[in-house]
Amino acid sequence: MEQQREAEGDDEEKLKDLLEWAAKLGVSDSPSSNNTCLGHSLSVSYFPDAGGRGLGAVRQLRKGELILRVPKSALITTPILLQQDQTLSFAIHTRPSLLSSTQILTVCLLYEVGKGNSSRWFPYLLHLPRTYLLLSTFTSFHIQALQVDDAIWAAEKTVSKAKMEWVEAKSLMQRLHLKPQLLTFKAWLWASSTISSRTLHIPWDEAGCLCPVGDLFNYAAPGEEFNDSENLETAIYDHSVRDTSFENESNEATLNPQLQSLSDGGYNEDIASYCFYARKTYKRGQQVLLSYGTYTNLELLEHYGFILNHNPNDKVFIPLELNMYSCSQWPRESMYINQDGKPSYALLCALRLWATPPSHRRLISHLAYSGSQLSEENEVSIMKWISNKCHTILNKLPTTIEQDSSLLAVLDKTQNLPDLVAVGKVLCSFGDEASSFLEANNLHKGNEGADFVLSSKFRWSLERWKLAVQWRLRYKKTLIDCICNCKEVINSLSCNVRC
Ligand SMILES: C[S@@+](CC[C@H](N)C(=O)[O-])C[C@H]1O[C@@H](n2cnc3c(N)ncnc32)[C@H](O)[C@@H]1O
Repeated sequence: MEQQREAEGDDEEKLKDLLEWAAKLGVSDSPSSNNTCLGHSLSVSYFPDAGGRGLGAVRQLRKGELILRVPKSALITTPILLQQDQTLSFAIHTRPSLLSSTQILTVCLLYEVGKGNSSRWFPYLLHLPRTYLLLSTFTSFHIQALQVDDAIWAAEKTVSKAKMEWVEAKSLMQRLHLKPQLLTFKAWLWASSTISSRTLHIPWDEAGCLCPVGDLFNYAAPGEEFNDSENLETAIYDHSVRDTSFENESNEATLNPQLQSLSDGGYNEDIASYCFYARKTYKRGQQVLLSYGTYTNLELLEHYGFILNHNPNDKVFIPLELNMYSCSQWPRESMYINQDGKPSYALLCALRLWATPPSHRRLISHLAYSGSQLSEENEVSIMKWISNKCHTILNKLPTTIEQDSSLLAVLDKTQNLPDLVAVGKVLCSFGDEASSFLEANNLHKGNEGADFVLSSKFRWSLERWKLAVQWRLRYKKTLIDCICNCKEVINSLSCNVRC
């Protein structure tokens, strides 16, 4: 407890240092420069249900309003790091390698970290997370816990890609005489996860930039801002709002010049700053969220280390037969089931055509492509096909939704347990998967008492397991919802026939 209080005090101190340092560099949430970084529009708060530490509105924010500006000089980008360090610049420029721009930024970040408190970005580097939960940090136990072949394959690919990129970059890091602990794969995973989960897009480097304070915004999927009626109304209103340039420092809120595209952040060449805009109207105290892009849950896990229970961009791909792909023009990636269980437009069209005798397909293809049902019989047959497919997939998976839900409840419970013995006891009573977890973490029977303290490594391992279970549970729920949807369509069509 005492230790926890000390750690929290430490974090507060680090945050205070970060904000003071950022203010000196001109990072500001206010149109008039008042030598403070936050407080006019935003403040750092903790949001347990949406990303943990994040930025909240300290007053009502209007949609399109400029809420944070981070000058170019505060950003960490490869060109900026090369410009300020001749050794780094020399090493990278004199021996051009085949490293990607992301690998080069990863090396540059580790090199900057190696400078310790003489780094210009020291207060920023200090506040970065120590550990990440991205797919690349998953062990084989966590990967198998995903259960679904496609996800396991994607995770294995991610882990081996990270390892390969580290091996490729090693000689450059050695030439730069990085300290031994910064040359390890663990350090590489930390730096590459920092870059994957925190960089923002810039037009001049594919690797993007690290943006102090701007990287405290948590994520909401694009499109989510219209989920409440107030914001739907303001969206309609705002399309008629006059653009105001950033240089206008009147009391009137500065509006996003790209309002029409509803973008919530981007580099603005005219004022050499990264600018963030409210993408909807926020009430005081609400968390202000940023859209990093459009991602499925597996992609969110890969690039950011979390998933969303309500993700309008999530997709479940079911295996189709080869002639299902070939009887329509739709690309494979457009044929999936949405998170709400509804088949995508392309999947429906393709299946409707596939269920039509080949000799009739040409004649009715225009109807299929316009999204129309072709006949009741055709529709019922494809709904039955989809539903059977979902059943088959679910039956092949080693655990059910109910088992996953109970496991998640148990994993939540472990968070409050005081020591390894207690955690071991709760988990041991929970079957094979729990035993494999304990074994993978060297806590198999007879070894529970070896070390009573819950190491942070063990806690993070539990978190990764929890994420894998959350991911597969969400996947299974989508398949179950799809079966229900299919049943509804079949019932309503049969009712039409009977009536
Ligand atoms: C750019 S950082 C945002 C700030 C971060 N919360 C922090 O404390 O530094 C992105 C990371 O925040 C977390 N995150 C962002 N949005 C989230 C959300 N909606 N749900 C859960 N975690 C989220 C993830 O760990 C992600 O990798």
